[in-house]
Amino acid sequence: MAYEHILVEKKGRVGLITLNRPKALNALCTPLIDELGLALDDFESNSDIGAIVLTGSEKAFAAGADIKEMSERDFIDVYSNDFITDDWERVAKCRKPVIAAVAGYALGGGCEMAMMCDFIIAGENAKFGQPEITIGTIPGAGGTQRLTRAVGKAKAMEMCLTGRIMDAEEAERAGLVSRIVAVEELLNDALETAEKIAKLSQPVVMMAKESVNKAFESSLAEGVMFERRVFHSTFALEDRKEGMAAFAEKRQPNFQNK
Ligand SMILES: CC(C)=CC(=O)SCCNC(=O)CCNC(=O)[C@H](O)C(C)(C)COP(=O)(O)OP(=O)(O)OC[C@H]1O[C@@H](n2cnc3c(N)ncnc32)[C@H](O)[C@@H]1OP(=O)(O)O
Repeated sequence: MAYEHILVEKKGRVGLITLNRPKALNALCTPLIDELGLALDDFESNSDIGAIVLTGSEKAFAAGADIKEMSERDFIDVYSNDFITDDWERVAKCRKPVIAAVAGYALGGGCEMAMMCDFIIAGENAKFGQPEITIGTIPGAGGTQRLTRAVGKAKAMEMCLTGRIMDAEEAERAGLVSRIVAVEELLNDALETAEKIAKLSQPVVMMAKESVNKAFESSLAEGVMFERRVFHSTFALEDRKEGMAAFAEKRQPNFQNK
C-alpha cells in the first residue's frame, strides 16, 4: 500500500509509523488520519508484529490538527459529521502496544495523538501543549481528559486555558512521558523498547495493557477485581507455564503466543 502522508516500515517484530508531512510540521489532516488508520489495521492483523512505534520528525511529532483544513468548517458541518471522528481514536483503540516517540512539537491534536499511545518516550527537545484556546477553540481529540488524567488538574487547566507549552523535563516530572532520551537516540530507544515488548507473550501483553487502561475507567475496587480475573486467566495459557518454567530452569522463555 502506498502512503502519502506517513512512512510505514517493519523493523523486526515492530511496526514503525512515521508521520511525514515535514512542510506542515506533520499537521494532522484528514488523509493522514485515514492512512494512519489503515497502517494500524495492517499491523494489528499481522501476527508477526508485536508492538508499534509512532513517531514524527526531529522538529515535530505533530503540530496539531490541520488548522488550514479546519478553518473553513462551520458548526453544522463539524457537528453533523462528528468531527473529530472515531478515526482519530484509532490509536487509542489499538490492542497491540503503541509507543509514541516524540521529538519537537506535540501540540493540540499532536499532543492528543501522543497521549492516545500507551506511553511516550520523549526526546530532549520535546514540547507538549494544548494551544487550541489561542486559536479560539478547545481540544477536541481528548486533550482535556487525557492530559488531566496524566498531569493532574492544575497543570492541565493552566495548559488548556493559556496554551502554555511544557518542555520534556516538566513533562517527565509531571508523569506525561515515561522517559527522556537524547533526540538522536530517540527512535532506536523506542524501537528497542518495542522489540522487548514484542518478544513477550502477546496475549499476556494485551492483558496487561487492558488491565492498566481499566484504571482510567473504573473504581479502584472494580479495577483490582478486573486485574485479578485477568491474572487468573493467564493461568490458562501455555506461555504462563513456559515463562515460570524458564525462570525455574534458568533459561530464556520461548513464548508461543498461546
Ligand atoms: C485536534 C484539534 C481539535 C485541534 C488542534 O490540534 S488545533 C491546532 C493546535 N496547534 C497549534 O495551534 C500549533 C500551530 N503551529 C504553530 O504554532 C507553529 O507552527 C509552531 C509553534 C508549532 C512552529 O512554529 P515555526 O515558526 O517553527 O513554524 P511555522 O512557520 O509556524 O510552521 C511551518 C509550516 O507548518 C505549518 N503548520 C504548523 N502547524 C500547523 C497546523 N497545526 N496546521 C496546519 N499547518 C500548520 C505552517 O503553517 C507553516 O506552513 P506555511 O509556511 O506553508 O504556512
